[in-house]
Amino acid sequence: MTATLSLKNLSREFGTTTAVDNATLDINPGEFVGVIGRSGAGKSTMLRLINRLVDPTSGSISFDGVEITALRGRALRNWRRDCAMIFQQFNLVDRLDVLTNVLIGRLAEHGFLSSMAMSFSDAERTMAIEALDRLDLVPQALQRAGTLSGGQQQRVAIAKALVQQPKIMLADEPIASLDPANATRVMDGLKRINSEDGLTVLVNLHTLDTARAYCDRIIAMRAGRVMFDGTPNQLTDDVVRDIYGIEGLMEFNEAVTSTSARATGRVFVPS
Ligand SMILES: Nc1ncnc2c1ncn2[C@@H]1O[C@H](COP(=O)(O)OP(=O)(O)OP(=O)(O)O)[C@@H](O)[C@H]1O
Repeated sequence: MTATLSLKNLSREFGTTTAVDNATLDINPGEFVGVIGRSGAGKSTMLRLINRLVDPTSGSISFDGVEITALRGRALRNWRRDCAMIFQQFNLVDRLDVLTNVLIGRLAEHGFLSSMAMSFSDAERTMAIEALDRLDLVPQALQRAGTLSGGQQQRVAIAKALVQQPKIMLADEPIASLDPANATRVMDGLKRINSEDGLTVLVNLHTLDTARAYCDRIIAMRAGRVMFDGTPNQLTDDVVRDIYGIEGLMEFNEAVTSTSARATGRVFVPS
């Protein structure tokens, strides 16, 4: 089990836009948390703040008692290894084979020269094959990554993140460019790793139905603010209507037609 990730009064401004507005959250070890909200709500910025791709304007992020916003140099590189990040566009090297792409996830452990030479140990190769096996990709191990389907490429990206031996897995809209069948396999892969390894997963999602199907906990953002933080059951049609308004209800229509229970979740109304 790993530690709790705590965001406290976290904000990030870009000019006059407040992308993340005073977020205070604890992400507990082993949770599978979905972050939902319309385009521009601040979901990506929140994940980027956590792995320090962007710095906050104010507020704090801590993990296991360590102030993440203060990390520099090697400590910052170690943190980026500890919170592996998966992106919508996979971030693989198309011309390299799948196995090598996964092994690139180990480079943070290597010195400059062995990184340049891309020389990996037998133990690292075994680790990479095991990661590929968990994602049903061993038959593709020697295939060039660019020849795989989008869903396969995203599962390679998950395997690459796994060999980093992270403490938290961050995924920024990992299924946004995939068809439903591939999206399901990617989400199933993330869920399996979460339940088998107890790895904390924090995933940005566009659709409510996916968040409801996979997440233990859903955080809804609007205009940088956390508007809801609760279980999928608590995120009822009524809550969604409160959070997104009538246009939001239409935007998420396919998802909100399937539930009818009354709201019991916490809804934060912006001041
Ligand atoms: N580097 C940047 N420079 C300027 N503005 C930015 C930058 N990054 C994000 N923003 C702005 O911050 C707000 C939140 O953006 P963010 O990408 O976090 O939202 P999102 O919920 O992830 O949206 P999407 O679902 O479209 O990815 C938006 O108004 C966006 O234009």
